[in-house]
Amino acid sequence: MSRPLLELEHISLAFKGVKAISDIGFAVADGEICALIGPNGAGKSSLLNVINGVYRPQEGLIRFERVARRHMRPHRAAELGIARTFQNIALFKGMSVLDNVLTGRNLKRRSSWIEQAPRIGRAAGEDDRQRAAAERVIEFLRLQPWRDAIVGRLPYGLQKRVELARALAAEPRLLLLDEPMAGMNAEEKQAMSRFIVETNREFGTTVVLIEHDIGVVMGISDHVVVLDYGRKIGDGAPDEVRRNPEVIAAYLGTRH
Ligand SMILES: Nc1ncnc2c1ncn2[C@@H]1O[C@H](COP(=O)(O)OP(=O)(O)OP(=O)(O)O)[C@@H](O)[C@H]1O
Repeated sequence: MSRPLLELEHISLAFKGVKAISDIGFAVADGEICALIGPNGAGKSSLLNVINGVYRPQEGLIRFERVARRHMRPHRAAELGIARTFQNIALFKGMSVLDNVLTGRNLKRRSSWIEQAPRIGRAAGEDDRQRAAAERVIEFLRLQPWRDAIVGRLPYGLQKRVELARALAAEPRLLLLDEPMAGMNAEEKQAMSRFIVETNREFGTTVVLIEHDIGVVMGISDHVVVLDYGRKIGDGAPDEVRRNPEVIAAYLGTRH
């Protein structure tokens, strides 16, 4: 494996005594696409929430760019280059596509809030730079026809793409995608898969994604981690994981 960007070591998380994640560890190499799969309630979303600081694990360490931490606040994770999309789209539905993508640039603003408020000095030029960066992301994800459309009025598949655009606008090192293809038809899934792969290739963005469609997972991932009841039961290349008897049993339900 090339240099790891993210390493999880012995992560355990419980909610009021109920274990959601039990002693999970794995490494995500810099530049790879890693899929997190497993049956409903396996702990996948909780693990993403541990990585970007929404949940504080009771045990374990998260090593990002070789710095080990028990926990960091979500804002700090974002500053370090960890961006996230959500299972239930979390966009400003009454705002345009462009304005939503611009919110992803917030951490990239260099002028102070004092300069931004009356739009003086550096802030005016800064606005132009932020807008140009947002426009580049919109173009990259082929969202130009909808740049001024109100997000809440767009079809679901396009809203998912706007959410990806907002995350990319932050120029993340690590992109966490929670079911980016949920609820999509085959054509939309194919388009989203292509955008994820293009992002990874073009910008070298490391991706950790949760996905239920095994065909998609096997097609785009370099590495697959399988969770079941909060435990890790598989970890390796897609082909290797596909042959793992414990994974097969979990998916075919022979143990459930
Ligand atoms: N905030 C919370 N409070 C209490 N229990 C929670 C909380 N979040 C998750 N859980 C529990 O932790 C376990 C793991 O849930 P999680 O959502 O991480 O699973 P998942 O693999 O993402 O499932 P799905 O595929 O259905 O989204 C479940 O038993 C869930 O009920």
